[in-house]
Amino acid sequence: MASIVHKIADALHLHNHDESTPEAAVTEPTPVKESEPRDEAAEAAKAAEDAIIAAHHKAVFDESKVTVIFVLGGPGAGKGTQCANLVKDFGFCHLSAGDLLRAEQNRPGSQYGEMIRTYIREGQIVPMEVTVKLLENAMRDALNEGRDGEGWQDGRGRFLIDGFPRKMDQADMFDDMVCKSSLVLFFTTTEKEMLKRLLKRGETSGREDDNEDSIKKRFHVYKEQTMPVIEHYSKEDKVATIDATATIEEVHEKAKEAIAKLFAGEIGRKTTD
Ligand SMILES: Nc1ncnc2c1ncn2[C@@H]1O[C@H](COP(=O)(O)OP(=O)(O)OP(=O)(O)O)[C@@H](O)[C@H]1O
Ligand SMILES: O=c1ccn([C@@H]2O[C@H](COP(=O)(O)O)[C@@H](O)[C@H]2O)c(=O)[nH]1
Repeated sequence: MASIVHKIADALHLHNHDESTPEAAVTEPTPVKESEPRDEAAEAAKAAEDAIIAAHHKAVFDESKVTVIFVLGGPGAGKGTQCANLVKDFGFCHLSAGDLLRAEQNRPGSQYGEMIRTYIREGQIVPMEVTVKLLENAMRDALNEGRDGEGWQDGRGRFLIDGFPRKMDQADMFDDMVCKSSLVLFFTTTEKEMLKRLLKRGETSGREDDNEDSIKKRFHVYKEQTMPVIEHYSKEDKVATIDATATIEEVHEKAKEAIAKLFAGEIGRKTTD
């Protein structure tokens, strides 16, 4: 077990830099009695999360300067389409977790390539450490680019994080260790409509998961694992729900209104914008 944890932490450069206690960054799972069933994957994930907490101590980005909006909704609801429009309206940096994972999957020499391919084809959620690190790196790159325009002065930045968090562990890890999110834009429509849109997109997208078998698995994971994330943020009054059944332009108008309300301090968690 220790070797799995160390491998993850090593690969992501997460160990503490205190050479005298090299083991300190990695929490070993609590030993269990012989007779108790063990969930080794959960133990490894928890230990890796603890290692990351120990390495980071606090969130990487200043939540008073960086605005993070999560964009959620079922597969094919139109998240990517709407993000592209909102980038033009508000100068967001649009980061799609799925796109970042596909880029890592195809990066020559990536040690995660095959693992990511399998998870995506099966519609499963890639272990959070990989996705959170990819997002953190992409955010840092954008902030270091020295962008100009509204919301990007004096170390500030604004991000639409599309298709993330898909699972509660990712949500907690990102909010605690990368940056506290301000709002969730939640696009809803029927499964029938999403299936129709995805099968149409699959005619040209080249995506390995735009086929009926993968789509059904993605719907299942969405209901089981992502809906609890929406419920969690709803309890914090951070969800703006938008009916995505309408035309792209109508949905865009509603999404634009929600973002304007966030920046006006009427909904969500206000940053400095
Ligand atoms: N309001 C809409 N009406 C009709 N078609 C739409 C609408 N919004 C998006 N589409 C189309 O549906 C398909 C899926 O949209 P999009 O890629 O934006 O979804 P997504 O939620 O990002 O999907 P995924 O989660 O699979 O990445 C695309 O082909 C897009 O052009
Ligand atoms: O946080 C995430 C986001 C995505 N995935 C995997 O990628 C695919 C495709 O995601 P899209 O948002 O539809 O591009 C998704 O089904 C997951 O397998 C992930 O693991 N974690």
